[in-house]
Amino acid sequence: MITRLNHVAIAVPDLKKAAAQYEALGAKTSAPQDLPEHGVTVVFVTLENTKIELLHPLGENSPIGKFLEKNPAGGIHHLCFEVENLETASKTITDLGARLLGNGTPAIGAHSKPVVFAHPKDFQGTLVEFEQS
Ligand SMILES: CC[C@H](C(=O)O)C(=O)SCCNC(=O)CCNC(=O)[C@H](O)C(C)(C)COP(=O)(O)OP(=O)(O)OC[C@H]1O[C@@H](n2cnc3c(N)ncnc32)[C@H](O)[C@@H]1OP(=O)(O)O
Ligand SMILES: [Co+2]
Repeated sequence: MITRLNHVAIAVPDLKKAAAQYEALGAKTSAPQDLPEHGVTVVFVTLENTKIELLHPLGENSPIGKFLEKNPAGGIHHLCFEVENLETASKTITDLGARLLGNGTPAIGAHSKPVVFAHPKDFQGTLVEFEQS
């Protein structure tokens, strides 16, 4: 059911500076992409075995904005795992007693795939995103 780690998302106060650090280490980075529906600007850092998703707030009500208020230097924001069947995984998550954000209605994520998020307070204090593989 759960397969790969698709990405580790890091909220950053300075997207250009964060991307430059990974580039200096030889990683391939994408151009910044605005995702207004998610309230973020994202740069993907592509590694051999996974991706880093560098996130910066976009717009007033960005979920990243509040996170950066609490963590001004930035920090790991969420993990994203791929699942073979998002509907089955969503049912398992709720059967385990974890809330799904946005009442569990999948959104279309940055890879144009359906995604859901489990509430961090119900998942070992970690915000976890599940993406349909
Ligand atoms: C989908 C596009 C792209 C992709 O990869 O495809 C992305 O991933 S975009 C990512 C941005 N979108 C989201 O994060 C959507 C899901 N997030 C949310 O709905 C909120 O951020 C939420 C509900 C996790 C937190 O909302 P808010 O910050 O308004 O609530 P609180 O500050 O009151 O937090 C409640 C409670 O949770 C703790 N918290 C908040 N964020 C995180 C986090 N990233 N990791 C761990 N814990 C987190 C916060 O500290 C509060 O705990 P408390 O003990 O009550 O202080
Ligand atoms: Co993500």
